[in-house]
Amino acid sequence: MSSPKVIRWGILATGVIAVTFTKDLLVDPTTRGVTSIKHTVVAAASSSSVSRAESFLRRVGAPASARAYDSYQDLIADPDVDIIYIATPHSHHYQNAMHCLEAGKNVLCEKPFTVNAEQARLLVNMAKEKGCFLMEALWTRYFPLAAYVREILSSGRLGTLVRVMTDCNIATNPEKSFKDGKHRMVNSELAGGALLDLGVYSLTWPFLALYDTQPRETRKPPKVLAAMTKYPPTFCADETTTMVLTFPRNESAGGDAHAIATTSIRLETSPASDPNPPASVRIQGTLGEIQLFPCAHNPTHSKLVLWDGTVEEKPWPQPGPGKGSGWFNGFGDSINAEGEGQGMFWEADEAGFALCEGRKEGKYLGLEETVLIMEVMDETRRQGELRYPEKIETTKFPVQL
Ligand SMILES: NC(=O)C1=CN([C@@H]2O[C@H](COP(=O)(O)OP(=O)(O)OC[C@H]3O[C@@H](n4cnc5c(N)ncnc54)[C@H](OP(=O)(O)O)[C@@H]3O)[C@@H](O)[C@H]2O)C=CC1
Ligand SMILES: O=C1OC[C@@H](O)[C@H](O)[C@H]1O
Repeated sequence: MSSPKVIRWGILATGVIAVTFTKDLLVDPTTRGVTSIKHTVVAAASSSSVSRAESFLRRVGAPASARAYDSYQDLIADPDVDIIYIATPHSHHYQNAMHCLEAGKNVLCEKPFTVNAEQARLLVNMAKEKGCFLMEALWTRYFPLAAYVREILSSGRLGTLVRVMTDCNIATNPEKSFKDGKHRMVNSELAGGALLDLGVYSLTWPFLALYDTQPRETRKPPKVLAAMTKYPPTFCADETTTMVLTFPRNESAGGDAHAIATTSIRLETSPASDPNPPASVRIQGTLGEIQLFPCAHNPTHSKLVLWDGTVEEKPWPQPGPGKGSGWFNGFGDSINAEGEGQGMFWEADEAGFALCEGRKEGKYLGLEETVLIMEVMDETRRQGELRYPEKIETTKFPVQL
């Protein structure tokens, strides 16, 4: 057996998700059956200080040789970095990713990919021009559970797909949790709001079910009807957004299919006190449906319910070395024992496989679809009259943010 190819990562920004992602990255891939690649962290950069980058590297357990930078540009210039993971707020993705691509670096960029579709298109063009790999870090697409859902859809067991309903929320009291309005969830300067942060997951499942299953040559973008309520203290970010999508399909494929995609920073999808929490995702066909629990961004339980009486429930625990008892979802399934990771390694593996195979985009969320989902969010914001400050909507590059 040949030795695994080592993927050398650079981590751009050191906030909350950078820590989770990088810890997951460093979980031994053989614990999830991956033997062809290994991940290592060769450097991290913090725009705040070198000591922040140093403590980040210690905290995530990076090799002692990993370099700490106090500038993103220095990280981008590091010749030992194969791929850069971008973990800045939404507002910064376009500028950060463009800097990386211009320098010929491969990129895995956190969701949402950019602030708007035009920025996304320009990144895709630059990646093509430079021959770089580029992928939106929509981790959910790479879960084994997502592979199972794709399998159920292609098996035909649900019959003709008719409708998808998805709901993705974080239950907060925003006035309390985000009191000063500076938090990235509500700050318009950082492209905050429910839609870009969480709505992107609500759109994930309709696209996976109703777009990816159609022939590439003939599939068409959905029509969008949107309603949006703004976060009251500032009215500069959306608090609750609802999208009704119509996916055009030929009569022979069952005619148009519908999706209702909802998101809110105030509401809860599965109230902890509810003994029978509702599904956050329902993919419905003429012969039955598949339901996912508890949340659309990180579902850990599936239920297939067919009209013939079949009910198949499955837990989707996060794998790994396994220590401690970790968290449990509402069904009593262990979803994350301490040290097992949070499921962010599957997207990292996909990026690693792509680098080995010479692919330039992710397998289960290609760049054309990433851009299209940004277009749907643009249209939703247009109907909801939500525009962010010009300096973060702009396609000008470089712009100092
Ligand atoms: N996949 C998932 O499950 C999740 C994804 N995310 C996504 O990850 C990204 C980052 O989110 P998260 O880690 O929660 O955010 P944080 O605010 O915790 O971290 C963002 C980091 O970006 C850097 N940064 C650079 N400029 C700014 C600025 N002007 N304001 C704030 N931070 C800045 C900072 O790092 P430094 O000082 O080191 O430069 C900061 O620590 C977002 O795109 C978000 O949607 C977030 C949570 C979960
Ligand atoms: O991507 C995300 O998923 C988990 C949420 O809690 C977080 O707010 C969001 O950014």
